[in-house]
Amino acid sequence: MPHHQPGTDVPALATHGLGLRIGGAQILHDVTLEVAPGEMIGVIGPNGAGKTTLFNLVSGVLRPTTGTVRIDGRDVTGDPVARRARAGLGRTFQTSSVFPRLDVLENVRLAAQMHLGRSLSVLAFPHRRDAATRRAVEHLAEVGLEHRLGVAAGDLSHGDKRKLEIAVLLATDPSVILLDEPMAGVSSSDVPGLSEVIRRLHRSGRTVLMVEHHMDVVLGLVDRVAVMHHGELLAYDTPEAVMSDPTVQSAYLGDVA
Ligand SMILES: Nc1ncnc2c1ncn2[C@@H]1O[C@H](COP(=O)(O)OP(=O)(O)OP(=O)(O)O)[C@@H](O)[C@H]1O
Repeated sequence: MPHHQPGTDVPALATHGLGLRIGGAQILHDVTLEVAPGEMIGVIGPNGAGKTTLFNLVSGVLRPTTGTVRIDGRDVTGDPVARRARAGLGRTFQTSSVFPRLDVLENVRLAAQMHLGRSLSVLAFPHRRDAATRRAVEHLAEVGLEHRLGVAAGDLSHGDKRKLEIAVLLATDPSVILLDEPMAGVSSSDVPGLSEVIRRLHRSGRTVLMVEHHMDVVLGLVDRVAVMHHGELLAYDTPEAVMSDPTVQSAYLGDVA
């Protein structure tokens, strides 16, 4: 379902002056970032740069010590994870979050059923299971797993597990999606297929932010790149501009060389 609203000036996601201090350590400092509806952003940076912390602050796992988070213009800084999810924010984690003994269809159907449970009236209750199954099959087709419905999630390859996690996420109908290292642990032969699934998420008009270490994947997929370094946003621009930025080259590429 397209979520892109052409002509709107309100960012799908915006952080302003976001900071996190724990004890004496400034983990994140003054991160201001606007993501337009339908845009796809790659978040890169060396280990410990603050990428996961940024995702935790945006999704509500952590509360910032300074600054704000807005989803579609609404200030969600004080909202817990569940309320942000209802506001349209969906997130995958670095580690797999599917139920390994349940089959592929059941994993997505459960998520769809929970989501529909909130949006359908009590009168529609008997139809909820059917509606959830239909929804689940659609989302599984979107990630290319429609031929694996009866397979136990635990028996899938890492790449297919990641696709399943994305389908579970889609069942909650998010407008802004955070993908935390989607390629982590995925075999190189599965990378192109998973990249294609992520590209399709973007093409469907959803807003996507992705933390990813595979630079070739990031640069080939995203509209803009946010470069984190020592807890700060060092650069935020197109892949071409970021890669030719001398500050980025010395700070980021220098660190990982
Ligand atoms: N709860 C915490 N208490 C103290 N330090 C923390 C805490 N959480 C994160 N840090 C530190 O903050 C910095 C940023 O961590 P973060 O996990 O956000 O980096 P990252 O860019 O996601 O790194 P990686 O690529 O390794 O996942 C690191 O130096 C980390 O050790």
